[in-house]
Amino acid sequence: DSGSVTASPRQQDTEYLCPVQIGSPAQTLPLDFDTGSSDLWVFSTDTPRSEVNGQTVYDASSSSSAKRLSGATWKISYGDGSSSSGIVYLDTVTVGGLTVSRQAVEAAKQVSSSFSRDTSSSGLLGLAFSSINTVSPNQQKTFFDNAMPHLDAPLFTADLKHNADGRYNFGYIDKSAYTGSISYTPVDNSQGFWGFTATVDGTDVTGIADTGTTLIYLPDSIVTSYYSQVSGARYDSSNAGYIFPCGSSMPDFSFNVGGGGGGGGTVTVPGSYVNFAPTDQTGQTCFGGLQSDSSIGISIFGDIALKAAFVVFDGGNKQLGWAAK
Ligand SMILES: O=C(NC1CCCCC1)N[C@H]1[C@H](O)[C@@H](N2CCCCC2)[C@@H]2OC[C@H]1O2
Repeated sequence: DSGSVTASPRQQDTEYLCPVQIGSPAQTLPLDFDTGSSDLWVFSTDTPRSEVNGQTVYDASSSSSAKRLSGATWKISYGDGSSSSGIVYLDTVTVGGLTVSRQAVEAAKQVSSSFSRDTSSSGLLGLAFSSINTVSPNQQKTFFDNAMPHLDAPLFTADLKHNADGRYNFGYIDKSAYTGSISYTPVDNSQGFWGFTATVDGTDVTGIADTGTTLIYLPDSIVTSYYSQVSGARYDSSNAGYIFPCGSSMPDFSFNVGGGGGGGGTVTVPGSYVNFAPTDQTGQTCFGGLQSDSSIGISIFGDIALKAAFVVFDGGNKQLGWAAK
């Protein structure tokens, strides 16, 4: 089997949403595919009306294939301080033509304000490792884990784009989607993430590939060195990050992956991607797409990096492949 689904950017590439069919007859919800978490959760008829703000909701009672997972609950909190929790159904889930018949669909009974405010997203589809799924007492598998044995190849690829529709493919590598060769590097999934090591200016950086995080968060030394090249750039405590004049031309940001014998491959993030967004309506000052990881405790290669590459999440061989495009 295989699947292929469009990933549409929202609000200046802040997130990427994909249509997912749930239940019988199909209910289509736009979900944020998140390689940094492992719960498939949705706004639902169980979500308080006061917390629903235009989102499409899942109604298990109108799906003939939905079965309540008796006694199961879930509760998740994310690095940005957002959170959600609720109950669990098993139902049929289809992504880009790829169907999993008994997928844990986690219906929200509570969502935090940032989710309520995000009118375009009906929830998340977690694509990290099932070891960090939050369903209790019996942990559930991700969509990818459930699909993997049926896939032509045990992998999925992410091809996110700046201000344009990209694509997630499951079970195959589309050779027309990238240029040159794919450089592979081992994955450390001991924390449940797609962990890997890249080299930036000769310095090894161990981080995670996270489609659910908008920006890149790297060690202070690397970030400070990058912004030292931009006149007027500074760390601004009120914005909690590096800012600079919006008219600045930003240097490209490159990192090397798979640097073994073969020299590996280089991913180059165009400077324009690092000029992420204005800090206010005046458009004078802009917020950087590259920020420090010092308040996080882990380095994160988020959408700013991922949209500069074609990325293979290889679950069978536990490796990450990176290619230019
Ligand atoms: O919390 C993180 N990442 C952390 C960012 C700070 C540094 C540590 C990692 N990712 C979340 C992301 O922010 C959410 N957000 C919703 C609104 C639109 C933008 C996306 C979305 O929900 C959960 C996940 O994806």
